[in-house]
Amino acid sequence: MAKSKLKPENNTVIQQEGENKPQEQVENEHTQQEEEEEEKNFEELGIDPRLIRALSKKSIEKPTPIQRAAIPLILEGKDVVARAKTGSGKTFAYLVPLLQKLFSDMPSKKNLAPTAFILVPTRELCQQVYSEVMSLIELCRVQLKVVQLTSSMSASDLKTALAGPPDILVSTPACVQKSLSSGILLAKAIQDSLSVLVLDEADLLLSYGYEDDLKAFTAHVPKRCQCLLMSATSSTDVDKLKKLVLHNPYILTLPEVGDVKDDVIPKNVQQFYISCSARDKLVHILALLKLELVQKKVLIYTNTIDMSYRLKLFFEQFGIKSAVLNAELPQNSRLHILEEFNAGLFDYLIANDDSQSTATGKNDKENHGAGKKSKKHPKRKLDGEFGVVRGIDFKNVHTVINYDMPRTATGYVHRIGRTGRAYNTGASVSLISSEEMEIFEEIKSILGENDGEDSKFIAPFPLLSKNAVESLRYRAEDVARSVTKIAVKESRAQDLRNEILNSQKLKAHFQDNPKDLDLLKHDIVLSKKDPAPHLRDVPEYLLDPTTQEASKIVKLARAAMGNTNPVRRKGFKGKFRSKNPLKTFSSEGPKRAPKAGVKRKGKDKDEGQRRKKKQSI
Ligand SMILES: Nc1ncnc2c1ncn2[C@@H]1O[C@H](COP(=O)(O)OP(=O)(O)OP(=O)(O)O)[C@@H](O)[C@H]1O
Repeated sequence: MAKSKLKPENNTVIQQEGENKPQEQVENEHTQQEEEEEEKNFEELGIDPRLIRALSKKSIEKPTPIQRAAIPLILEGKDVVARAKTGSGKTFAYLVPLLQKLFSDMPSKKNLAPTAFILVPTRELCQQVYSEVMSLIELCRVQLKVVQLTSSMSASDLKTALAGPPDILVSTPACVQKSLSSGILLAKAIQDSLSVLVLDEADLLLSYGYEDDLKAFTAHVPKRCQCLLMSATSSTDVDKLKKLVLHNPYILTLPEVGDVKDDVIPKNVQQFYISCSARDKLVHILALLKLELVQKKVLIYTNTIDMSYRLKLFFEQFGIKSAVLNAELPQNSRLHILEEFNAGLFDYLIANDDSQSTATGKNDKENHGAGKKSKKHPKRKLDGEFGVVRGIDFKNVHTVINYDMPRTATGYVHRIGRTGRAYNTGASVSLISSEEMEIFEEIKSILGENDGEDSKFIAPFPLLSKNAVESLRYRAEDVARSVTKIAVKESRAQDLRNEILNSQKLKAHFQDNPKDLDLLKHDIVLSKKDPAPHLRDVPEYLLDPTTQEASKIVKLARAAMGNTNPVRRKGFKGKFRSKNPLKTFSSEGPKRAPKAGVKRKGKDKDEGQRRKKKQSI
């Protein structure tokens, strides 16, 4: 191994397959100080100035550890397996060097097939990767043709997309196989043209049922083709794929991808839990959102589609606007909901990541791969996952709430990985009922903790006091009663009708007028009943002073963070950490007694408030 080129940075372990050195030895070859000195920027990694400018326009100024490790190797033409935790920047780790290669080595005009294939497991990811490539290319002002293929495309659409041919193809393996078997893509053309193959979210590709498609496709991948395999976890499926397509690859492992303790959870996500009965979850989540005890944007996970709509209807009565995202909605709508949420058009998204509850019954790998996978790998923990969780880059999500606990520990890791991405910080709050204690213990055990022990990693949520919950109980229970099963069923059907209409009728129009998409709203009110005006705002008298203070602190923290990426403001991160309200605040109230006068005032006001509350409820 050429040591000068392969120094591990930020504890990244770099090994070439077949190399005998134990990992610890490779890790220990370099001290922390050496690593800090080696924190190269994009320029020092040899990145084209056009790409550096493009990244900078996206507020990306310095490479993440996996990017620092992978980019030079990929530029050198090596096969690479990159394993790094979720949200660590793996997409640019391969996209940036791939584009740079295509810039400097413009694909031959004689090519009859794309020069680079990027294969991903879901349509959502296809769209996401496609958008990232397109925006980089546009910002660099370089002429490269990129297309995405999805299984819903007709043969003539596929033909049109592949005519040219494009330089980069983003697709699922099933769709490539469809194009191959229908003669739209020719095996010989792939053998002659393909130079780079990327398998993104590699740990999911096989479990989504693409094994046969991949085997058929890789038979045509020429030996000289550079293969890159990106994955958030290590698994036997990744090893299988590695054997299928890579030749003597460099294996980059960020320590976070170990299989125990803090290694699996992004370190910049603070994890909290609230223990309550299943019935009380509604009043707890209402308190979290309505009293602004969590920072926006908020991504809320449920395990069933009905529960998502129940929550949406419940929130609507309190003037909280939210959108629902699930596998049942048409693809165009799903992508658009994601776009709007990422663009900040609404603050609360209720996502359902359980393929078991999608109830469409279609055998569509791109949408329902997880369902298919469960037949093949009945014991795999990823079984319950659906395409809107893994790999999807939700932008600026500050809080993930597990309204329902995920069914697997792996599901938990990936859900909370939707916040705290790259250099950002985030928090997760899990509402845990007694029926969900088993999965909570399982999650704790993957973090390396023993059964029944208090968790060192997942702390009780400190900002929500019993008083605050009780102050909202009457209203919450009253509204909850009005959100009946029939109301949920009707609004689910209504939403589906709306979205199908949006999706089909407007598709052609939006292709010509993309800006009109902004007019399409996904967070529209579904309740038939108008929300009662008195439920919109929580009157001050319902709030105890501790909760008011907690809410103020959360708002201040949010304001202090502003809209900019903290990484861009030097020294900010450290400051924020030390003042992080979630670390220092407790709903039990401040330890130090407030000044006498202040206390009296608070107490008097409190009593007055209680009197008023009695009168009004
Ligand atoms: N060097 C960087 N500095 C700051 N932000 C970055 C950097 N690189 C990537 N990002 C941002 O970090 C977020 C996460 O990146 P990305 O989606 O590539 O992560 P990932 O490792 O692929 O995660 P997952 O395994 O969940 O797919 C994205 O919003 C991306 O724009």
